[in-house]
Amino acid sequence: MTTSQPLDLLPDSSTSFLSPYLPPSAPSDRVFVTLTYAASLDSRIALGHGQRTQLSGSESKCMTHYLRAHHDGILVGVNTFLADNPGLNCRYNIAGKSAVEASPRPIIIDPTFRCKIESRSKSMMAAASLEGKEPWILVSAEWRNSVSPSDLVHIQSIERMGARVIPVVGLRSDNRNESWAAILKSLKELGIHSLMVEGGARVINDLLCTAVDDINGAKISPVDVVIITIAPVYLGKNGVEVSPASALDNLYDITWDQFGRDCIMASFNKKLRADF
Ligand SMILES: NC(=O)C1=CN([C@@H]2O[C@H](COP(=O)(O)OP(=O)(O)OC[C@H]3O[C@@H](n4cnc5c(N)ncnc54)[C@H](O)[C@@H]3O)[C@@H](O)[C@H]2O)C=CC1
Ligand SMILES: Nc1nc(O)c(N)c(N[C@@H]2O[C@H](COP(=O)(O)O)[C@@H](O)[C@H]2O)n1
Repeated sequence: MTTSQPLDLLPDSSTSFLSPYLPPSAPSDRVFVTLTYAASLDSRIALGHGQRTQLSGSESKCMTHYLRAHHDGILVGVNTFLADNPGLNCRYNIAGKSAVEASPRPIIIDPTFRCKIESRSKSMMAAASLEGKEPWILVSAEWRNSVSPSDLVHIQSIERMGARVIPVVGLRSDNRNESWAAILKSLKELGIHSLMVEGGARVINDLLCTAVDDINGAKISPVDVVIITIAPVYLGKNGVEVSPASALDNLYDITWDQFGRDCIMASFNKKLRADF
C-alpha cells in the first residue's frame, strides 16, 4: 500500500495564474483537452527512452497535481506507463474532497495491452489504498477480439480489482486523426468531460498535429489548452524529444510565470485548423 504525503498548497498568485486555463465546470459536446508536460531547455522530456526523469521542481510538481484535481481523466501512452510506473493520482489536498474524489481517472493508450498492469503497479496500489482511481486501459477492438487465453485471464484478474480494459474501435497506431477521434469519442461516452494529457513524446507530438471533426464537420485540433513546465536543465541529444512533425503557430493568450526554479507557460490552442 502507498501512503504518500500530500503536496504543499499553491499560493493564491499561482492559482489565479492557472484559473483561466482550467476546464469549464459545465461539460460541452466535446472532451476539453489540456496538454501538459515538463521539458528541458532543449525540449526533451526524459534522458532516454524508458528512463523516468524528474524535471519539475517541487513548486511545479504541485501545479501538476493541482491541474490533475481539475480534470476527469489523465492520459499517458503505454511507453510512459512502462518507463515511469506512474501513480497518476492527485496528491494535492482539495478542501472537501477525498484523495479518490480529487484524483482523475488514469487512462493508458495501449492498443495491444503491452502494459501488463498488475496489483503492484503504482496506479493500482494508489487505488487500493484510496489515494486514486483504478486505471482504464484503452486497447484496440481488433486486439480485444482475438485476445489470447493468457491475456484474457490477466484482464479478468485486473478487472476484478476495479481496473478496466476498454476496446476502442478505430484505435490504431498508424493514423493519429482516426485514433484520437476514436479515443475522445469513447472517453466522452464513458463520462470523461475533461482530459489532462501528460505524454509521452509520441502522444504529445501526435496530438499537436491531430485534427478531428467538430459537430459541423470542420477540422479542429482536439487540444484546448497547453501548459508546459520548462526546467532549467539540458538533457542532451539522447533525450526523448518533443518536436511536432511540422511548425505550429497556434497558441494564444499566452502567459508565463515562475514556479520555483521552473518557468510555466500556459496558453490556449487555436481550435480551427485550416492547414490539415
Ligand atoms: N517530462 C514529462 O512531462 C513526461 C515525460 N514522459 C517520458 O516520455 C517517455 C515515453 O514517451 P514515448 O516513448 O514517446 O511513448 P508514449 O508514452 O507516448 O507511448 C507511445 C505508445 O503509446 C501508444 N499510442 C500512443 N498514441 C497512440 C495513438 N494515437 N494510437 C494508438 N496507439 C498510441 C503506442 O503503443 C505507442 O507506441 C518516457 O521516458 C517518459 O518518462 C512521459 C510523460 C511526461
Ligand atoms: N509534470 C511532470 N514533471 C516531470 O518532471 C515529469 N517527469 C512528469 N512526468 C509525468 O508524470 C507521471 C508521473 O506521475 P506520478 O508522480 O507517478 O503520479 C509520469 O508518468 C509522466 O506522465 N511530469
